[in-house]
Amino acid sequence: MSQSPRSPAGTVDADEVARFSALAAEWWNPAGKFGVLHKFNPVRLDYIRDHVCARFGRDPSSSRSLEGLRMLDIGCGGGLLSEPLARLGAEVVGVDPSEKNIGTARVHADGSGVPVDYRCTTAEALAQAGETFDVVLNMEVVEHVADIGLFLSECAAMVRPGGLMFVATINRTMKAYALAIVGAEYVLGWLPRGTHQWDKFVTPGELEEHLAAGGMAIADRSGVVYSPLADEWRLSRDMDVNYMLLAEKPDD
Ligand SMILES: C[S@@+](CC[C@H](N)C(=O)[O-])C[C@H]1O[C@@H](n2cnc3c(N)ncnc32)[C@H](O)[C@@H]1O
Ligand SMILES: [Mg+2]
Repeated sequence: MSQSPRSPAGTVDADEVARFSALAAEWWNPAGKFGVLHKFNPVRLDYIRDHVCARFGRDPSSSRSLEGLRMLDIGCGGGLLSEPLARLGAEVVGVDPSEKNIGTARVHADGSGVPVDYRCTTAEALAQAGETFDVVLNMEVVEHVADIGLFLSECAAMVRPGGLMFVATINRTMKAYALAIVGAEYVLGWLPRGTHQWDKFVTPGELEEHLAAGGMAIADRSGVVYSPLADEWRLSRDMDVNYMLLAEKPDD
């Protein structure tokens, strides 16, 4: 049997997934190993909601502002974003290659009474099945995949014409090495050691090239920085470390 020309190896790096699976019980503990993601949640949820509402003509102040929009949260982990987006009315498909993560996500969503369609699968399998979405979220995932070009092209293929893709990741700068690896993993202990490899960080320019290759046009760029006084993350023009890109697929 011939191998798929699209994906002889696929997007999954088994060591990366094993690292997250080992921590699967920690997802919903705000003081645990994923505490930084909990801290990211207010700023990234506002960013996602506001841009999605602007694109699809919704009222961002409505409690069901995302009603009926089909959203893919790829690399959803324990569902820290899937759940609040589903509460706003989105039809969320949460996908992760880790069975353990999906198990944690399902148990939590059931306990909260929030409907999320969690699946243990990959971007390439979903794209192959012809799934499409109004919005695809890639939040803190691209720096953990085996083949970022393949991963983003499979994700872009699932965005409907007129739809959006969000990507949040870490820039490949010396400042990111100092803050996101030495600072966060070794000095402050915010993240387990070995969470990130500097050479898998990606510059905004590289990300934009991958997105453009997938037919996506950049619509917004924003840095995300930590404010120690407020103990919260905020949007910023500084994209040297953490940042988000928003891309849209032109209408047919
Ligand atoms: C840092 S966590 C981010 C979780 C979630 N997106 C959030 O921001 O709260 C990265 C997640 O990506 C998943 N992951 C790793 N490799 C992946 C791949 N090739 N495709 C999809 N998800 C992947 C991991 O299992 C993990 O749950
Ligand atoms: Mg990360």
